Amino acid sequence: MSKSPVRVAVTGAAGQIGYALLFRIASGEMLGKDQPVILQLLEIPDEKAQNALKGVIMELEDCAFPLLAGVEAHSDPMTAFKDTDYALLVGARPRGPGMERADLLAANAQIFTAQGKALNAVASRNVRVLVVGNPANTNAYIAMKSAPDLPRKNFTAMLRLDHNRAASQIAAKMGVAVGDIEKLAVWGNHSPTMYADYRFATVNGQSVKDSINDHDWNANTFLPTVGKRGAAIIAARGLSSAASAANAAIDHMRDWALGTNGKWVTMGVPSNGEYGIPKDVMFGYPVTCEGGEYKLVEGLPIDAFSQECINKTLAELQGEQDGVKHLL
Ligand SMILES: NC(=O)C1=CN([C@@H]2O[C@H](COP(=O)(O)OP(=O)(O)OC[C@H]3O[C@@H](n4cnc5c(N)ncnc54)[C@H](O)[C@@H]3O)[C@@H](O)[C@H]2O)C=CC1
Ligand SMILES: O=C([O-])CC(=O)C(=O)O
Repeated sequence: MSKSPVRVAVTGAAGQIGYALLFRIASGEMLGKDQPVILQLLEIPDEKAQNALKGVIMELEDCAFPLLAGVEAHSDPMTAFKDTDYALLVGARPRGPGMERADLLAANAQIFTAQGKALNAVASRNVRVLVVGNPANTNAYIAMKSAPDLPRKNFTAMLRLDHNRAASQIAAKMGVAVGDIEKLAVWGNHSPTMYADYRFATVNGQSVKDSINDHDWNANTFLPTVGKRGAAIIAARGLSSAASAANAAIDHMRDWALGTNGKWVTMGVPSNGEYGIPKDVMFGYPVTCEGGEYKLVEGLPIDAFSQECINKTLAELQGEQDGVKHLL
């Protein structure tokens, strides 16, 4: 018997990530090739944005995706999020050349308070939320805090792009296939302070750390390259990463919904105190997924260098959280 459609809300649907994302959701790459979807697309109530959204919808229609059971255009989160099972919160103000994420905090806090409240009011009681719009961790924290009737654990932030970037750098350094890398972790904030940690990683059972055996490369090449990759792409393209961000969003949601078969992936999730991170901080952790739920990988040893990196990214996140306290 064919499955009944699920509702997927996407905000910022006429933006550049939206354009790289929607067609893949509609083709079944996110929730499976047997899962029909209804897209509930949100854009700002502005004529240009709504017109652009109309154009994107025309193209979605013209793809004749068998799994696309409906597409709706919205300008109000209260209708866009109605009964939604999945919500990808992409819409936000993107960072331009020279801007840091902190500059975006205030502008975006308003957006995510309103959207959290709308999810709380009208979404499915088990809606799974992924925040992509930057600063992603803090925006996810704001949305979670604005939705007290929904499960905290269902609010997540996107660290998967950092995870994929780290995997790709390691594969290039070692001359191995990126798909063979297991047990990679990215801790903390989606920002240059993130800590991509390959101490536990393996390639075909062999330790990545032992193979690379170069602390200087780790601290002075690998971590800055992964951390500043977004800025490097903005400098090169004049626009922020879109296709790779959309790809990471697909990876995040697919793994959450369909499972990882024991493979570690990175998700930004609200802490319950694991690894000494205060409760509720939206922190990148290694997780595995099964049966539609994620589970933190616990009990990993944290050495002095790693602790220092984790403290730094945590301090940044707590600073961001303090900056929005008065809005919550
Ligand atoms: N977490 C991550 O790894 C990454 C996050 N990003 C972030 O994703 C966000 C989107 O990036 P792009 O698609 O490149 O930007 P974009 O500017 O091309 O598109 C954003 C869209 O969101 C819409 N929008 C703005 N406020 C909205 C609201 N309140 N409700 C609904 N729609 C709204 C805009 O009208 C625009 O169409 C940015 O914040 C960017 O920094 C980008 C790459 C990676
Ligand atoms: O850096 C940015 O503004 C976009 C982003 O989050 C990334 O590419 O990681």
